[in-house]
Amino acid sequence: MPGGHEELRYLSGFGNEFSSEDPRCPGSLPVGQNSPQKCPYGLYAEQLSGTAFTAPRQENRRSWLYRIRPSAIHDPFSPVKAGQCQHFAAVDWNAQPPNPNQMRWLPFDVPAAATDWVQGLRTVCGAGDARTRHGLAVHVYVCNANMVDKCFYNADGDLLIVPQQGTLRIVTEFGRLVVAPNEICVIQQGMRFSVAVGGPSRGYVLEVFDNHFQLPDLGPIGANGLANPRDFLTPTAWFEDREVQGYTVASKYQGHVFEAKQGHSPFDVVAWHGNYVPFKYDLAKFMVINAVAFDHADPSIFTVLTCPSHRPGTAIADFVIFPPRWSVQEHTFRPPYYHRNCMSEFMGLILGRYEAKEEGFMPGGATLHSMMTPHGPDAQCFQANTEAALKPERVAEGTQAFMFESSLSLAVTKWGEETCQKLDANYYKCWKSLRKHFDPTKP
Ligand SMILES: O=C(O)Cc1cc(O)ccc1O
Ligand SMILES: [Fe+2]
Repeated sequence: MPGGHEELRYLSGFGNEFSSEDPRCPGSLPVGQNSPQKCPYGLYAEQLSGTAFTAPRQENRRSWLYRIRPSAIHDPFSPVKAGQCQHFAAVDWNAQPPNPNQMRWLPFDVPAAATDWVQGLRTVCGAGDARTRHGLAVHVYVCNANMVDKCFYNADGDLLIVPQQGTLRIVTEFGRLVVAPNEICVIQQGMRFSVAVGGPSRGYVLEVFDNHFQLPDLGPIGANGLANPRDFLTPTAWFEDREVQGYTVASKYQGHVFEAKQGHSPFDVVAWHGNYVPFKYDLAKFMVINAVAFDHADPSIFTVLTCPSHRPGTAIADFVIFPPRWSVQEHTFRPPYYHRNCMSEFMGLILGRYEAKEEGFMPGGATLHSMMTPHGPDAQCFQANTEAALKPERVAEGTQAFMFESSLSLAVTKWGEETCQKLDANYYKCWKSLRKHFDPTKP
């Protein structure tokens, strides 16, 4: 990894106007204007827009990059060869017949053959369309090799990356990020990045087409809590001035993967400023709020980030976690309640076990409970928790489950249903042994 990632410095905050210069070139950021006739050090100025020019000020996102060469210098893009990235970015959600069943996947396999992060992306489910900028896709990645002289950008939307196994070392145009399991990062539309791994690596990706991720409103919680803005970390400027024969720029555009060649590293940004930036967040920093008297609070209380739709309070996708915490509710069935939801719930497990399903849902696996598909604790969980003494208890210790919850109805891909061969046909049985306890003589 060029330059290494040790002792990286980050900028703290969410949605800030940041600025950063690579310390090797002091004064590389123009002062008082964005487009000087000649930029310091002979750099080119380039704007990266993350919202319409005219978006309201509060939502407006853009950054100015001062780089050795403009991004426009590359050969034409062509579609990647058949066989590469074939399970990624299915655009036709109608390819499989709809399937409303409860779904659970065993951990997805990391291939034995050398596979880089982009080649290792597989699309599991999703809805909507990148062209009309409405919808989302859930992908997993399974890889073991570095992206060598290769970067990727997504023209279709933003990527929220959740490593489950293996630390990702990511070079972006804005600088370098190290993202370990139990951390997440967001790389937004158009940002070029390259991923290096230390061995077999696996994780989840939430792609949203509509909007950028925001922190949820806190309402009566007040000014602090859940994911606090200062715990979001943005990289500091870092560049390499590297001529490379046949550097590959891969992209996803309208749901298809393309590649173009260029003669230099795209990580040639010496300085930048703006509020359209990649960031990472350590899930251990989440300030957990929950019921402290009785009843089970809805999991929206654990929302880290949300990508809103135009309907108030209704997300294209929420990123929700189930972190270690105290459980203290009295006269309460404490695990998740049985429910049917007008939203779609895709869950993954980063570490440990999930409280509602002690068995079968494993780290690196997943579940999907689609719209109005009934689900809840398995028989074992129900039994144990209706009998348990309700003392204060640590729950989910050493574990981290998460949910991508969406107001859209998700289609599952052929890879998700068939090709991956991880769909657990026995999942429905975890509720079959729930017994009838009803006794009309005992109120
Ligand atoms: O289904 C799940 O396991 C996720 C979930 C957790 C919870 O505490 C309440 C509702 C819910 O959908
Ligand atoms: Fe649920």
